[in-house]
Amino acid sequence: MKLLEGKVLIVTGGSRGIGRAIAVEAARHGADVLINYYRDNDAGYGRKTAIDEVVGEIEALGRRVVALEGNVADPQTGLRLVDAAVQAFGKVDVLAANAGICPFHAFLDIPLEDFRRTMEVNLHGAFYVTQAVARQMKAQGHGGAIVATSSISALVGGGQQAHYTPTKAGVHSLMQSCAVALGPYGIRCNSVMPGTIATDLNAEDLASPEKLAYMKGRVPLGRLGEPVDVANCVVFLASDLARYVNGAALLVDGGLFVNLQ
Ligand SMILES: NC(=O)C1=CN([C@@H]2O[C@H](COP(=O)(O)OP(=O)(O)OC[C@H]3O[C@@H](n4cnc5c(N)ncnc54)[C@H](OP(=O)(O)O)[C@@H]3O)[C@@H](O)[C@H]2O)C=CC1
Ligand SMILES: C[C@H](O)[C@@H]1OC(=O)[C@H](O)[C@@H]1O
Repeated sequence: MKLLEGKVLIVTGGSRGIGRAIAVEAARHGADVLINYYRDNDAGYGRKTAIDEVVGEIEALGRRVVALEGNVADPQTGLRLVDAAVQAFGKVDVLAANAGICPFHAFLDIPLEDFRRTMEVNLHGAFYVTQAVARQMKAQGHGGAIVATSSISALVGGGQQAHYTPTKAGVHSLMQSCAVALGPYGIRCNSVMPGTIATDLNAEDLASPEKLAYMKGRVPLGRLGEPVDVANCVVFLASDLARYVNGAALLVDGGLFVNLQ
């Protein structure tokens, strides 16, 4: 069953990791997709970049796709994403506010610049893009769905993440308030809270076999998450199957959060 047939989805941070999986799974479920990314890497002469690859994958699924570079921490980026989606596809039905960074640092050593940048990309960026898309959805007059990528880190701490976990709690709170503010327009706002998902974001942190084994051991299902595990839940929350779900936060963590002992 295709859950997003005829829908138009914007995803931020869609060139890699969880955002990429959201873009591909949404397309598999029938959506046309506008993908935001920031600084894609040049893979070298004759080789495709990450954004080229995901665009190709979506085209192969028979869906329309547009890629737009932009820093979500810039308030103009949200406006540009909406304009581009409307120009290409005529409307916006779904936003996956996903872009995020997590430069690991011990609390006592966090450089001020990394603290500011993490706040600006993860929290301010989610705010700007959500507001721009919500204005467009309200003007369209037929509702919509916004799903933000929060984290299990909204609920628990991390010794190397004191500049990061507050942004994820903020994104969770942003979706709760938006659910209240936008519900009257038929715009549902929810978040997913991934546990530890193997992506570039934590590749360095999990490079040590001991840390990797420890993190896997903390998960009752016995493995780290894959980006598609999160993307499937975003598709569900964006779809009409979740038409009465508003202001919710869905843990996607293999049971990590509830595992005290
Ligand atoms: N991996 C995990 O275990 C977890 C991740 N999360 C959250 O999931 C989200 C995605 O993370 P993940 O897929 O792991 O990370 P990745 O590093 O794999 O991907 C991050 C994506 O965000 C984009 N991006 C980075 N900075 C910006 C910016 N300023 N503006 C626009 N796009 C930007 C990147 O673009 P480019 O490639 O061009 O740099 C890339 O597409 C984040 O919000 C993260 O906090 C939550 C819980 C767990
Ligand atoms: C990047 C981390 O491994 C990841 O990010 C999160 O939000 C999770 O809580 C993990 O700590």
